[in-house]
Amino acid sequence: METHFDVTEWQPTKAPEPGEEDISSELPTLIATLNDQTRAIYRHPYDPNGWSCRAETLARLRYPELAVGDTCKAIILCRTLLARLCEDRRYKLGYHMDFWMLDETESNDEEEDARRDDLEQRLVDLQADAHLLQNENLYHFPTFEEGRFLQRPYPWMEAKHRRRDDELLAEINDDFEEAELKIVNNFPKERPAGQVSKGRCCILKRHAFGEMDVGGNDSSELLGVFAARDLAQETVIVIDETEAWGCIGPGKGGSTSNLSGGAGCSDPIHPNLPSDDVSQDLRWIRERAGRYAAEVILRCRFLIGCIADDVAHPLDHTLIARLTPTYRREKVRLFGLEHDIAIPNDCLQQFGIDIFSDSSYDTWVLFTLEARVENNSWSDPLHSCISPLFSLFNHSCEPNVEKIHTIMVIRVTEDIKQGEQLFVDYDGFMKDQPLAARRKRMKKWLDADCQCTKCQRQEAEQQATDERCTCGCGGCKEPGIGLAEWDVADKPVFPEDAWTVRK
Ligand SMILES: C[S@@+](CC[C@H](N)C(=O)[O-])C[C@H]1O[C@@H](n2cnc3c(N)ncnc32)[C@H](O)[C@@H]1O
Repeated sequence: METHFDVTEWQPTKAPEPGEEDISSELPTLIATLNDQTRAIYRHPYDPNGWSCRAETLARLRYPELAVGDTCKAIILCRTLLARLCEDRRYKLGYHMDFWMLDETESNDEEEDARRDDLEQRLVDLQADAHLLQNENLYHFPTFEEGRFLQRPYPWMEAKHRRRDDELLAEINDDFEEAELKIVNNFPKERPAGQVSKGRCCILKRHAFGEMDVGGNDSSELLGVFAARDLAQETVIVIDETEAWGCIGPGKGGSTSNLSGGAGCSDPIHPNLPSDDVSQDLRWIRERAGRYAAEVILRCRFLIGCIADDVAHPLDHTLIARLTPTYRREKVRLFGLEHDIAIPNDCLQQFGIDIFSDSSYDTWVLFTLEARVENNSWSDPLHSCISPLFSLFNHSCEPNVEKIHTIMVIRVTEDIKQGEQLFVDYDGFMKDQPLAARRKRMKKWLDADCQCTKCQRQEAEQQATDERCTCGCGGCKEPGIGLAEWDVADKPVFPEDAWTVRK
């Protein structure tokens, strides 16, 4: 946020509301102020005033979730400073609240007392103002501490964090190679002894749906997994183990009913891993996050992974850099003060991150991570999980790949030729639904209409039917069935296709 960005890149996350003030003429000044205030925070990260001022600018720039994140930090700092002042009145606060000094000289100096009272009053006022600003940006306050926002890419995000470079693709393709070795070692029936592995099964490529941009997304950024060799039906192609998962946790008082009404996870060590030590206990998150526990823990696991791997920036981490978000144009969503801001920050602190001075874990990074994780996770009633290879498969309403085990064993469901794209089904309940219903549902994951062959084919059929209706001949034109350039398979005939042909 410290670097300048052009006003044309500004994409506010607050949805426009009727009668709202037009701030376009103010934008250049607001952007410059944001840059200056961010630099001031870098210089004096423990000064609550810095966070509070930037929160105001972020609110003006229409980023409610980030304004709430900054007010949160201002409030924590005020609370801590006030507690310290009350604890021992001999403490003096150093330059820009950056350090404390213990004044051991006995002084009854009235001037000193007045100075201290003044500081105390300023902190109380600052805390109250930060609370006010926070509540103004929480749409559902006071019933819930939730705000409304649109997920958007932040304009100050560095170019290298927006794209996946060839180096990353090569790294992921190495992971596919390793996945093949796991199959050789763990599935002796799959690759019988003596049979030399024919090399990796899958390869990640750009332009998954051809050279045309899809839904405004650059086609070179649309990745897809393709068959690296011919694959016979039921071949296991990937074992995708991961530690990035969260569980819903038990209900109140440890019951097996969780807060969303289903059976809770009562595994006593979850969501901790057997390798975690006592200081890494995450069970407090499932208590605090309630029905959001699985997703919140999953995101926290990513943050912990970045800390453990000591990456320069979380968005550099290979498991985060590979994930693509979906910024649905008009979809207004809710963010929660507790589960999107407070809990991840507390988790970062538990793992030794100074959330005030370490700008790589700023609130915008948490929301960027959230958008990516949300678009790529899969869940069952108890868990939410990211499998780093499975998440790269695109969706088709006539998939040729399925997962057969929750530890993520993936196999093909039909014979596949080398070079064909491999697809999973993002929603197992929808494939028999009509086109319009499927497309509506798929909007949850896709920026654009689903590009799979089945949807394209049915769209063409629908158009042809419409054309027949206008000329009134009852069928002068054959439905235009064309395979997309990225799909070379002969597709099976579906019951609904047969019905169309008979008709
Ligand atoms: C889980 S990721 C799959 C990998 C992704 N293509 C990538 O480049 O990283 C889901 C995203 O892939 C794209 N996608 C997947 N299936 C699609 C489909 N059938 N039609 C259009 N876009 C699709 C959408 O952008 C979606 O948000």
